[in-house]
Amino acid sequence: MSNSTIHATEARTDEPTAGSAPVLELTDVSKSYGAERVIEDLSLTVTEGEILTLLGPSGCGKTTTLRLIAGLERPNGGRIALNGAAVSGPGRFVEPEDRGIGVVFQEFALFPHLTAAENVAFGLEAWNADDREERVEELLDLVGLEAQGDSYPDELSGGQQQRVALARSLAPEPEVLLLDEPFSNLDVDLRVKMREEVRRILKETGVTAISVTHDQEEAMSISDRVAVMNDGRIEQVGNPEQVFQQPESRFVAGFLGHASFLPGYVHGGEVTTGLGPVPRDQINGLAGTYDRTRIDVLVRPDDIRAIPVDGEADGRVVSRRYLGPTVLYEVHLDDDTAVQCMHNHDESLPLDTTVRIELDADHELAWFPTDQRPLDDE
Ligand SMILES: Nc1ncnc2c1ncn2[C@@H]1O[C@H](COP(=O)(O)OP(=O)(O)OP(=O)(O)O)[C@@H](O)[C@H]1O
Repeated sequence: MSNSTIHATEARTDEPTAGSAPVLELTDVSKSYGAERVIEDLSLTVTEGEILTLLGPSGCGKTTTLRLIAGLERPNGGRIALNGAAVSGPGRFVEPEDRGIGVVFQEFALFPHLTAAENVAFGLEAWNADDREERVEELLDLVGLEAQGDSYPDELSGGQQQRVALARSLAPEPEVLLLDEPFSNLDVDLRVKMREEVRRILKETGVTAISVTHDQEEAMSISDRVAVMNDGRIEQVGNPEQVFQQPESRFVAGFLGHASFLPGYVHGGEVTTGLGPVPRDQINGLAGTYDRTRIDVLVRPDDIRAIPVDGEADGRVVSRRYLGPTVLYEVHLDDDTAVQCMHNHDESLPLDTTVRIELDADHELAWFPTDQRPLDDE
């Protein structure tokens, strides 16, 4: 990763994957409600058959972006194109029903007085009866509900209702499928199972899909690429590994899992930190011109281990949080900074334990600038 890409914090246009056709393109899209600008010059390209998730905290503008794509909101500026043709832009606005976009809503929105099969058939009224029947059968089969076609929504479990909602949205063969927090109405176990199931179904149909969530684990498990949003802008777009391991901003680093920022000073082949010297080549993109510079090194809990010691220590355990099979510790270092590390619960460390911190030499670390000016020797 080049250094210039690490630190871009403004909204960026991502590049479509080579060889795959862009299906949906948003260019400098903005949206305000009254004086409040909630989407700011947002640009994004989604390619054919891709599953992209808009991920970000509550209120960052995910649902508004989805509604702009669906045509349920009009942007104040910018352009939205489907298969190269503008559906929204200067002097042009295609109505939602004419966009060929399907939407799966959070609450599934099934018709309670219609059976599963009738719900799936709902958007196919223009089809002839034989084709419609065949399509409904095909879709119920795809979502594993071939035996439940005659059941009403209240006779189905939450997971089954979600499958019907998905089948109904996919039945008219949309160009793009939008999924608004699709798992939030399911209990935790079912949510995890349905993520895999929904990904399988989407991939089997080859539909281009955009999903919205504030749950980073869900985004990671369902998506080909994740667009991390903050305050109406996209901070980074990349595959799940990229956004987790090579975050381009502190916000992305902090939003996707536990992040500690360790102050460091680059000098020669090493970076001096509260954990001792870290080899400079263990830190991604730090080669070249950054000598005698203060930086913050991003440390994830799995990058380090805390070893209890009686003698010389790096710091002490100040908090511990049980997360089921693992425990998350916060260790205060002697230079007054803090790092988080994760151990299995059978390697328990009591509060106040003095520890030495061992950094895994095989883990490549990311970094962020604090002050780019060279300093005098310290
Ligand atoms: N119809 C509206 N009128 C006025 N403000 C709105 C409207 N819809 C959304 N907003 C505001 O726009 C901002 C973005 O809202 P949006 O629902 O897109 O966020 P979100 O990221 O989807 O949040 P959540 O995860 O909580 O659903 C918020 O500040 C919200 O209050």
